[in-house]
Amino acid sequence: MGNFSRQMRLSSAMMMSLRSRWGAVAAGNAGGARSFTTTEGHRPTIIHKRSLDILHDPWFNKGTAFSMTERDRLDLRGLLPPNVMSPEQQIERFMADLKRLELSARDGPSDPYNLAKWRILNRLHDRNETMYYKVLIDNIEEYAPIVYTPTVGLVCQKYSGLFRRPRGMYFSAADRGEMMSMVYNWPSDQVDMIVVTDGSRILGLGDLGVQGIGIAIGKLDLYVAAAGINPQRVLPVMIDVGTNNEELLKDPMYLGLQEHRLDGDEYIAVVDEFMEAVFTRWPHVIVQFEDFQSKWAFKLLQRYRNEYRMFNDDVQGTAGVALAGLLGAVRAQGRPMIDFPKMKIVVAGAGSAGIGVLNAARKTMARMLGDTEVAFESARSQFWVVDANGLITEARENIDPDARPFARMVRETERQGLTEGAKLEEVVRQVKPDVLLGLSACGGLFSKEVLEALKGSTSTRPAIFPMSNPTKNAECTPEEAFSIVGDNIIFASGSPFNNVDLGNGRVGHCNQANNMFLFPGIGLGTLISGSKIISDGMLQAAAECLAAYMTEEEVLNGIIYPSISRIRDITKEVAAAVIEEAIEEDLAEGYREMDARELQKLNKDEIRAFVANNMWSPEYPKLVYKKD
Ligand SMILES: NC(=O)c1ccc[n+]([C@@H]2O[C@H](COP(=O)([O-])OP(=O)(O)OC[C@H]3O[C@@H](n4cnc5c(N)ncnc54)[C@H](O)[C@@H]3O)[C@@H](O)[C@H]2O)c1
Ligand SMILES: O=C(O)C[C@H](O)C(=O)O
Ligand SMILES: [Mg+2]
Repeated sequence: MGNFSRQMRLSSAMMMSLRSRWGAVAAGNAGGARSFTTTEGHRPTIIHKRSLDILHDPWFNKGTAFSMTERDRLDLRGLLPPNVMSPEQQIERFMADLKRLELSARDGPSDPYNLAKWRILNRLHDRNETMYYKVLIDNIEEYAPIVYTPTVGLVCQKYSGLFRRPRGMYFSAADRGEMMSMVYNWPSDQVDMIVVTDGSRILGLGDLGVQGIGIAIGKLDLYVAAAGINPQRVLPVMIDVGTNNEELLKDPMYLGLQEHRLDGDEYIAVVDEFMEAVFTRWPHVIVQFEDFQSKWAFKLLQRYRNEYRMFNDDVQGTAGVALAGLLGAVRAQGRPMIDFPKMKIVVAGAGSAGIGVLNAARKTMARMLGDTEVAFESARSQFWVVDANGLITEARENIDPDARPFARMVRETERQGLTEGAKLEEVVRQVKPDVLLGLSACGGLFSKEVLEALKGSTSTRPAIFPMSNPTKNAECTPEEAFSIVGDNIIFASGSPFNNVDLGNGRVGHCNQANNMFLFPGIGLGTLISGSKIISDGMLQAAAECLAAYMTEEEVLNGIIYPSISRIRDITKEVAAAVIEEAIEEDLAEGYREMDARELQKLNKDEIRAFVANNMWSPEYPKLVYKKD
């Protein structure tokens, strides 16, 4: 990481006239180590409940791990089997049960089998949060694909049947005028993170209406597991404004409003009311918008981003993750960073995710080229965008305004032997791109023909990023990419795939290019910097941090993203980078005992320690009863 980090920062300073944040922060600190807030989990927790109410409360429940003295203190004696177990024994017993499923599955992982795992984990989540998160954190590689992408997609599709105990809050179109009081029905006085969806575009599965709550729950699981956000302070939210999914409208089991989606001003009024309500009750909360159809994703982002602590994960988180991957692809070719603006990039998909990536990549190229209007204009020519109607050119009728800046000029397109609406395969054949990136939600789009065409790439190591989710929506599999295009490619997909055996002990590395590597750190960094908004600079700092995280050796081996087993560590780094940038931009107002002035005095290592000390870990606190 050292060399690249330096190279990146130096080149950033030269080419992008980026902030001098490391220097400024370090200079502000003259002292040595500092002590920060008390580590989460070590202070006793005062509760106002006793007896069965505690066992039924997943936030406090420890099940068989309640000690005898605690059982006496909290009137639990006789309500539990007498054998007191250690947290380790509890996990062992639970895992044995979970693994038994695996042993009895003959045909390897399948959808129903993953769904069964989700059910078992969800039941644990319902009865003991601490234990649930310990299982998740300690086995993140194995169970992130269950509680998060891809299985969470299946869970959302089947949510009406799977629903048992409610989790999170639902604000519906029928609640207009009531939200400001409804928000007080949530039991927690402190909420740090909200993930909200309107269910209109869940992964690549379309409009799933109220069932989309599953994605908000899954994202918040990662906030707890990766960023150490306290699970008592997260809130999944569904804004149910109806659905345009005809099947759900007819389904007698459907749990949401069975009417067509609100649109226009009425829709905005509902979201406005929700935002006002949650920020009134929890002024310091951060709201992550998730899986809104592109039509609203950009509009809502523009509407709220300068007023509230919010961001759109699909637009901004994905952009940063893709940007880190694109920079990784330049490095993996053994080329200097300064070559990024020379990359030819074909993007399939011009929705919220695709446009977000295009804007971020173009801006970064422009900065590297001197940050002038001319540079910004010329960077545009590095991108070819193909949507459901083919190549987007200026000849496109009713062009989407968000895609317009990336429409190719007609004359220039003709010179390349391409026309408006040209098929992806043709575009790849003529352009010979360095990168083929998919955010189309169209499974198999990178067909044999498209991948064959990519063999003509002028790059020494073409990069293939089928980023759509869940697995069946991936534009291609790693097997297809490595077998057709060749061993010397860089591969990164949105959902997890196994590495490919290339024979003779060689491995075709399958990276996961998923916004999970950024959103937890963006949220945590924003929370504990106390920044009022989430600026472009903070997002850029997060992306650069991810790009710089991999070592030179890893990158040359085709490993451009960390493995998910390192997600807690990368999240810590990302959060620290976000905080430094917030300080640099004078946005940081501090958190708890650490006020803005104290924060400004911290050096880089102290900021990391500050982050680590504010991360929740799944350990049982001592419970002490106090009468209300
Ligand atoms: N890996 C990640 O971190 C990540 C992040 C965000 C979104 N995604 C995935 O990206 C996908 C798209 O998300 P979105 O919000 O942009 O969706 P969207 O519905 O807003 O956009 C989809 C785009 O794909 C285009 N498209 C459809 N069929 C196509 C085809 N045959 N050829 C080329 N383009 C085609 C559409 O015209 C549209 O422009 C989803 O599958 C989502 O799960 C992945
Ligand atoms: O949810 C994910 O896995 C990534 C992304 O937010 C998506 O919408 O696909
Ligand atoms: Mg999403």
